[in-house]
Formats: sequence, structure tokens, C-alpha cells
Amino acid sequence: MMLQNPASKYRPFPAVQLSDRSWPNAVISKPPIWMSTDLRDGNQALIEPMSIEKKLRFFDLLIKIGIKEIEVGFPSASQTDFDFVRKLIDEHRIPDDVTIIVLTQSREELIRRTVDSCVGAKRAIVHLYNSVAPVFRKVVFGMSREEITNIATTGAKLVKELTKQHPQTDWGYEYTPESFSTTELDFSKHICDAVSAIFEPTPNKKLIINLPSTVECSTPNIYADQIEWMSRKLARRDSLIISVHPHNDRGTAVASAELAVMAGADRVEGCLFGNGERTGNVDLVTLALNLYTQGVNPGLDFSDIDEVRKVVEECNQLPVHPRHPYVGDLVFTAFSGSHQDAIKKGFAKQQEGAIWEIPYLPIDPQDLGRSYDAVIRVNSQSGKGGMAYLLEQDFGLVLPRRLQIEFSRAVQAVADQTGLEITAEGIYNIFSKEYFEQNAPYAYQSHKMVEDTSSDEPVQIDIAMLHRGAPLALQGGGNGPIDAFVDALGLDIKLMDYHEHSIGSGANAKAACYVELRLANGPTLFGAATDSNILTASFKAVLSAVNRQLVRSEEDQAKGAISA
Ligand SMILES: CC(=O)SCCNC(=O)CCNC(=O)[C@H](O)C(C)(C)COP(=O)(O)OP(=O)(O)OC[C@H]1O[C@@H](n2cnc3c(N)ncnc32)[C@H](O)[C@@H]1OP(=O)(O)O
Ligand SMILES: CC(C)C(=O)C(=O)O
Ligand SMILES: [Mg+2]
Repeated sequence: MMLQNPASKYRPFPAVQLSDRSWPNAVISKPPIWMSTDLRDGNQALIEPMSIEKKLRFFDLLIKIGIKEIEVGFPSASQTDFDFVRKLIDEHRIPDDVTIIVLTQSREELIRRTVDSCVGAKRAIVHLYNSVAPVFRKVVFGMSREEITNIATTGAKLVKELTKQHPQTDWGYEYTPESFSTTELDFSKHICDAVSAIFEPTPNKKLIINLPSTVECSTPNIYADQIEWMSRKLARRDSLIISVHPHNDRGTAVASAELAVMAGADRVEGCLFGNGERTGNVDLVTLALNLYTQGVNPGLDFSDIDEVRKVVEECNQLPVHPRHPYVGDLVFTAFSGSHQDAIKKGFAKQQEGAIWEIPYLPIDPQDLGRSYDAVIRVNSQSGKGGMAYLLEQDFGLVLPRRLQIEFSRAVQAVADQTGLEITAEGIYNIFSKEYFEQNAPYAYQSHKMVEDTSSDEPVQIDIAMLHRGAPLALQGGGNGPIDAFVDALGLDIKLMDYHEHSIGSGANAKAACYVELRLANGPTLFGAATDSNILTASFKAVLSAVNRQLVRSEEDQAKGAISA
């Protein structure tokens, strides 16, 4: 049950005393070093950990994306992880510019097995961790600060000693004071300095100090303060790579990572699409693409993001949420009318090669290998812009604005009735039924332009039609073909508007015509038609509008008769 007074059970996270913090003014102008822990932190959090085959597939994907540091497992935890590391090394699967990382607790037998797993690798980083926060010291270890420090330094000494026995490998070292985010800063500094004193890093051979929000317990600004505090106070700073490892317990891992980089972090550990323990590790894809949308090349390639998602989903056996930034099925989709309208206008104005300026779309979907087709989808929340966009994109029909408004009522009626999304094809079918298939009472059959020099009218026409199924031959004249056609019909027609355009090119090109007219005292209504002959298309469009008017007034009369 939710408490009336949560303060009786939970306490607020204390602020960091750092009055002259500089990170709020920082701008990220280059990417951090990316480290993927999908095969370790991500894998340990899966319902079914990955098989060796899946790990290999994931490893190859990470390489393809361009990740250069990959935590490949916890080799002392399982035979699968150990065998996987061996396979990578023995089968020479690690590219020269990629470094593998292996995680171990600071326990002798685990460290020995971890180092064994990497023997023969060209380059490897041994990642040592122990938890340092007060609650762990009290609850898990029952140890003092100095005893906890001793766990770290004893482990570090052993890692150094064992790795020295294999000089053919270029060894690197990483130390994580696990649960850093909830640890007193002075103690985090103390233990990190003690470990770095053992590894003796230099500016040319740096030690990675990884500062995780093992559990995210504060707002991102506090994490940034913690990182800036450490970055300023750690000994041998020029010989350290400060890494962050944000988790997403409060849903703010991405913000925490970004502010931490502003605060001095050089490196970010995370997983693709935010897999990982509990609510996940920070999502490297979002971080990288956030940078990309600021004009900073993240050094990672997500030009086929759907393929990346497919591999990750298959390996993790977990779906990516449809609203996940950049990759979710629905993130490049606008259902609502005003969004569709703005996006449609944006696409029309966007110039090739210009700065991206499309309302509601922070990134060009094409940069990620996604298409514009999915951008606009239509349901009962949609306006005229969306359906017009889909008819234009998929069927080449460019509806004039007033026709868009008129037609949107027909689509809205169907969407309201079904409550479902309507596909582009569905919209075309509604349009076709509403305009193209209006063949009664008048159905066009053929026409002939005739020369009659005795007439005052510059243009003369003979038309063959069906009227309620019976053949009908008509003649008319006027200033132009449409004028002559309307004259031949002999009805009280007032032409209000006319638009035409071609669809496609060459031999298969067709003309599309849209005619707005008023019949007698009826409302103005549109008609539309396509044909390989532009005159035929316009005559059919006139008949489409006339038929719609007549059908509508017949329906109105019938309704009047019933109610009378
Ligand atoms: C935040 C993180 O993600 S950390 C990484 C966590 N990942 C994993 O744990 C996945 C893989 N781990 C495993 O499969 C197992 O933990 C193993 C195989 C490595 C070890 O298993 P076990 O030997 O049963 O030990 P377990 O992990 O339960 O740890 C228990 C003991 O190790 C101690 N310990 C835990 N972490 C550490 C550490 N980093 N350094 C030193 N000792 C540690 C505990 O205090 C406890 O000691 P105790 O037995 O004296 O009470
Ligand atoms: C072991 C460390 C890096 C970790 O995964 C964490 O603290 O979340
Ligand atoms: Mg973690």
C-alpha cells in the first residue's frame, strides 16, 4: 500500500557540496569512449543468458557498429563465459582495434580464472570490482572502510602480478567501486587512489576508474556533481580514464550519462537499447544518436538501426519498446492531425543537403535506414495532412487543399466507425469509392472534339454516355473543352475550381484531375478522376462531382420523404 507519508520510509538523496561546479556550462563536442557491457551486465540480467552462438552474433554486431571496447563476460562465473572468451581469442575473432574486457570480483580464485581466460589475447582489460557503499559494508560484508579497501588492493595486486606473467598480452586495468553512487565521496576517492597506487598508471598507460550508479538513487545533476568532484580530487588524474556506468532505476540514465560526460567523464559503459540489470544499463544507442542530432559524430554506425534492433531482440529475447527513442516502431509515426500537418509542410520545405528542420522529427529517419512511409499514419486522431501525405507518397495523388478538407471527413467517418488505424491502401480505397467510382447516374463512355466553323463557340464536343444505364448522346460548345462538356450536359453547373497533375512519367504516365463545382443550389463538391488522356480525366472528374451531387440530393430527398 502506498504510504501517506513516504518520508517515514524513504529519505531524500543528499546534495553534493560543490558550489563552484562547472559542468552546467559544458558542451559535449566529442563522443566519449564507448564501452558495451551487453555481453556481461546485459547478459547477466537476461531471463535466459545468451548461448555462445548468440554471444558471437552480438559480438560481431558490436564490432560492425564500431564499438572498440567490449566487456565480453564474467569468465569466472560460468563455463559458457569462459569458453566464449577462449573462442574469441583462439579463433582470432577480435579485430586489432578492439579491446575485450573481463569482469571479476576481487577474490583470488576468480581473479586467477579470469586472467587465465584471457591468456593469448593481443590486448585485454581486467576489470576488478568490489562494493563500497555503507549499506554493503554493513549488510553484505560486515566490514570497515579499511577492510573494504583491503579487498580492492589485495585483488589489484594479484591482478597485476598474474597479468605480468603473460607479457605477450597488452594488459589494461579497470577498477569499479561498485555502488559508487551511494558511497561517501571521500571514501570513493580513498579506495580509487589506493587501487591506482598499485597499478601505477601513467598518461600513456591509463587506468580506468569506473564510477557506476549501480543503483540510480538521485537526480542526474547530483550524479554529475559526484563525477566532477571525483574528477577534480582523484590522485593521478592525468593517468586515469574516468568512466561512468549509469543504471536506469529512476528512468534518467541517459540524462545522468550526458551530465556526467559534461562533468568530466571520458568513457561511458552501457548496453544497446538499455538492456541490463533491473531497469537496465544506460542505452548507448540513445546516447550516440542524441550526440548525432547535435551535429557531433558519435563514431558509431546506426545507419541500419532496424537490423541492429533485430539482432539485439533475437539475442536478448526481449522486445524493444515501440516508443523507444530512435528505434521504436512508433517513433517516426505521427497519428495526430496537427503533427501530420506540420511534418507534411516540413518535408515539402526541406532542401536536400540543408540543416534538418522538420517539426516533430529531431532526426531524419533515412539516416537510420528507416523510411518516411511509416512517418504518417492515420486513425481517428488524424487530420487532413496525414491522409493527403499518404495519398501523395504511395499513390501520387496531390489533392488540392479544399479537397483534402472534404475528403478527410470521409476518412474520419471510417476511422470513427472502426476505431482502427487506416493504412495508405485503405485511404486510397476510400478515396476511390468516394470519387473515382462515381459512375451513376452519368457514366462517361467517349468524346470527340469536332470542328464546326459555323458555330460561335470556339470549341465543340460530341459525348457518348450512359444515363442510368441507357445510352445518351450529347453535343455542346464553349470556350474550352471543359466548358463545352458542361454545356453538353445541360445542367445548372457552376465550376468553382480545377486542378490537374500527372502521375508517373513516360508511356505509363496518367493525368489526375480534380474539379470543384456547384449543381443548382446544392453545396460545392469535388469530383476526381484519373486517365491516360488528360481531357478524359477532366470530363470524368466533372461527372464524378455531378454524380456525387445528384446522389446526395436524391438521398436527402429520400430522407425528407421518410421523415414527412
Ligand atoms: C553490479 C554488478 O553487476 S556486479 C556483477 C554481478 N554479476 C554477477 O554476479 C554474475 C556472475 N556471478 C556469479 O555467477 C557468482 O556470483 C560467482 C560464480 C562469480 C561467485 O559465486 P559465489 O562464490 O557463490 O559468490 P557470490 O557471488 O554469491 O558472492 C558471495 C561472496 O563473495 C563476496 N563478494 C561479493 N562480491 C565481491 C567482490 N566484488 N569482491 C570480493 N568479494 C565479493 C561476498 O561478500 C560473499 O562473501 P561470503 O561468502 O564470505 O559472505
Ligand atoms: C560491476 C559494476 C561495473 C556494475 O555493473 C555496477 O555497478 O552496476
Ligand atoms: Mg551494472
